[in-house]
Amino acid sequence: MTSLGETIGAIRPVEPGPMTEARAYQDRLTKPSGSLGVLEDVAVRLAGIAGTCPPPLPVPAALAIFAADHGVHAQGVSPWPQEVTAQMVANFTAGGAVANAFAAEVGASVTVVDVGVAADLAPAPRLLARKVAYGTADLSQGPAMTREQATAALTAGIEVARDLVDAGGRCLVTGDMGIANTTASAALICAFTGRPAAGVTGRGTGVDDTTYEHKIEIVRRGLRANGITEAAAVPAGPDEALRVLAAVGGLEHAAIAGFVLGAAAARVPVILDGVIAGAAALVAGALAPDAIGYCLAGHRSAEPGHAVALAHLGLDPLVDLRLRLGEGTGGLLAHPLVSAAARVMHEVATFDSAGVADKGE
Ligand SMILES: Cc1cc2ncn([C@H]3O[C@H](COP(=O)(O)O)[C@@H](O)[C@H]3O)c2cc1C
Ligand SMILES: O=C(O)c1cccnc1
Repeated sequence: MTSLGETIGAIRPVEPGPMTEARAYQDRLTKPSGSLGVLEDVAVRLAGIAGTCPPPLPVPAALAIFAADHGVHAQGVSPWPQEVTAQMVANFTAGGAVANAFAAEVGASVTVVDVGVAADLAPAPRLLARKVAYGTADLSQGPAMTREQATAALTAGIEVARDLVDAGGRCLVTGDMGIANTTASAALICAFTGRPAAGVTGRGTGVDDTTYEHKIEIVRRGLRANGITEAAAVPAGPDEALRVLAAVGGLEHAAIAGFVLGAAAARVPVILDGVIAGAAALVAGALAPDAIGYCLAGHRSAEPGHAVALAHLGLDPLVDLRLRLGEGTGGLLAHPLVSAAARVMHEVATFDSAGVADKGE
């Protein structure tokens, strides 16, 4: 058992020394200075995360898909039935989802974690049974979770991160599955960024105009029901962050926040997927600000709240393919870029070693 407090206490800022060294080393490689653009920033950050220059290759990648259901589904915020969450878990464990195809493409392992699916799931290979509850309560009526439930889900995420690193994972990737979770994501992003509901709520799996207006209203109702003022101050301190997470978050948001904290404590990079991961990273950052240094934004999803969350965290997305799926799909596709950025630091010759003339002063 690894406690939340211990994990937060173990998180150190990324190391500036190896980052400076990495920046200088980039300039000695046989390419014009700065020519690898954002990939140079990624390599520098990987050096800070590992505390060494050159940074280790972030290979292999390990994806964890955290699955849970949402009481707010009863408000008609998603066109899909709640049973799809459990059915997709079976699809992941059978290897049939998009996340499985993308994981195979980039050589990532897939672990599925039941932190709150509203059904009893049959044991399956690659499925971890960490159910905290059979879904959350309806956030539009009051708190979605108790503090104890939120803490238990955070702890599950921490432990999954630790176990994947112990098993050899050198880059973690976040994934989610939970019908109606874009509603809880919007509520979390509102609460943690102080932005109004209309600017951060998206169409999720694809709601029509009428349902979209209703979804925004449900997000507003959720904030009000939990004493959170729309477009106002953001939670101050870890205690209030935990209260807000429990009030309007989902069990998978809590677990993904824990997963981020676990990666940071283990000094391993974690690639964030879409809007659900963005919302969870806001929670992780409010619990332990230094954890965000270990996060790389895999992509920017089509959900408007995702860009808001990333801007608040100061993270630039690596790719923008207009994905709006979740499961970890966008995070997985970014992994080869992160790996390529590190490989440059190991395999590219310097001007000196290759006998290539540097540009004149
Ligand atoms: C078949 C299917 C596969 C998915 N894989 C991820 N999601 C994504 O859609 C859901 C969130 O959207 P909303 O808030 O609109 O319900 C989450 O489960 C998310 O992971 C899926 C959704 C469906 C239907
Ligand atoms: O941004 C995402 O990851 C996303 C968008 C819509 C539905 N599910 C996930």
